[in-house]
Amino acid sequence: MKSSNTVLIALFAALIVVLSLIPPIPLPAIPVPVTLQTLGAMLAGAMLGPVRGALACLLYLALAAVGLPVLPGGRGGLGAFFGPTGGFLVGLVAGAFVTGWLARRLAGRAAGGAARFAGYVAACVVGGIAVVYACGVPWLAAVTKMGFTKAVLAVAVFLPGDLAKALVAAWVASRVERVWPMLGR
Ligand SMILES: O=C(O)CCCC[C@@H]1SC[C@@H]2NC(=O)N[C@@H]21
Repeated sequence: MKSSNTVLIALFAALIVVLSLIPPIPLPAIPVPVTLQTLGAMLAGAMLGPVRGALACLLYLALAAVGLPVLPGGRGGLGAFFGPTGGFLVGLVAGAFVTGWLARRLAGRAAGGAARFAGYVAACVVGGIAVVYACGVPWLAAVTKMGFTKAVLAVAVFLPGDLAKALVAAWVASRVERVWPMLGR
């Protein structure tokens, strides 16, 4: 792998750490807080593409797994992966990959700024929300034994915030692409 790619992967892993350290918002009904991790995964996928975006998330998770306090609330260690939010953590890698894959197809081929922005939004919504939830919800349901339907209803509370993050990530990615078109290649 080229050293510039290694640097970009490390930079985006660091960005996800910084976003994670912004204090999480705990919720009364479920043991899953509001965090900015999905914003980091969307940015990594949309701006670096599928492979490097997923690798940035994987590096972030590796730092957490070895015990560094990089998860929201200053948590770290393997135990986090076996708790109620473990599926969301794993989902960040898959989410960044799908975001990047779709971004290349939808935004990369779009003619015009509005179409490109719409392509990024769609990529972030599918990858950064649908895929992350698809990994996180069954895991949450299994670990808490709350049942799948209840878990689906419970995580709906995150949708408005995560949709806002998708808009922010899409806006940033489309602006950066204008000045640095090779970043995503
Ligand atoms: O640090 C962890 O243990 C993972 C937290 C996962 C939070 C999930 S990600 C999708 C959804 N959107 C949020 O803002 N919070 C949850």
